[in-house]
Amino acid sequence: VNLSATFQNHTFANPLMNASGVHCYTTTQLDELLASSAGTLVTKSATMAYRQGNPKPRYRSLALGSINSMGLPNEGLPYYLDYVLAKQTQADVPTLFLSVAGISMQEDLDMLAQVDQSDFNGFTELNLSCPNVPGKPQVAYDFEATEKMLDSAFKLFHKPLGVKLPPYFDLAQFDIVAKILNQYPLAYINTINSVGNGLYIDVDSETVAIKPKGGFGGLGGAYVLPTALANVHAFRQRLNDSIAIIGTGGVQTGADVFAHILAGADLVQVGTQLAKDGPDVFARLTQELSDVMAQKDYHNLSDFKNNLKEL
Ligand SMILES: O=C(O)c1[nH]c(=O)[nH]c(=O)c1Cl
Repeated sequence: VNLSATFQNHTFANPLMNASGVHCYTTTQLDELLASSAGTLVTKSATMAYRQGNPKPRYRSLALGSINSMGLPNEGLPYYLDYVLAKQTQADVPTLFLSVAGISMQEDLDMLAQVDQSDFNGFTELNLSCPNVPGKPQVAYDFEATEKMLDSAFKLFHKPLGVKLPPYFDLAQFDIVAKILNQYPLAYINTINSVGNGLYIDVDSETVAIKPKGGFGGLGGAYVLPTALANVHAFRQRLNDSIAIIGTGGVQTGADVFAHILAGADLVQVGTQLAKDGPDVFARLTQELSDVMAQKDYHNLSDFKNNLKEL
């Protein structure tokens, strides 16, 4: 069984990587991802400067997934840009992903300009879907703002660019958003981000689970797998073939990775399960994916990618 994944003319040993925001805040964590069986990595979404983020507890692992309202804590763009620039010169390091999430459109543009002027040779991910900055609605739920953002971004950014999208829940919205995205030379979309503003309640203590926003936070894990698969498949059916898809959301097993690829994903990210199990999760998931493929007599990802059958 061959797990190698091609993605916009780059090849990875396998289709698995972390989701931004999980195990990717520090160079120590990022190095642990590189040392793991993951095919590549993405850095925590950066703002221009260091950001403390929301008060703790701001992440909780739950039986069926996770809830978070981190509030974009990060070391600042220079920290992550330095990391990927240093790593990309080393042999045996795969093409890397750098995530940016400005608090404003201007901050996004300033960061994209800085990356564009650098020697970074990997993929830049513009996060349009952070649900946890109080007072800042998700850009990607505002279709006009999304169009304006992408217009401005592609005027100044000349390297491969992807966007991180929130989940959509309405077929008409898939049509509208895909129509907007197809206007741009995007390298990829990454779908989904956490399902925004869920509320976990602990009945014994009669309290919420996290401190920020009265307990409201983005959901991940098993809770969101069907939503993630729907968004991957809906966009695969609507986007130009030139736009690749990273599938994110709800991956716990190799079968879940298989399902994301069957739905049309070219790469697959792991968040909540990585937070629970640590980087060893990638050794398990690659083995399980390989086992599922072998049982079905598939030898390459292309044997079943985007091959979901209807009834
Ligand atoms: O609160 C966060 O930092 C956060 N949390 C998420 O679940 N998705 C995001 O894109 C971000 Cl930026």
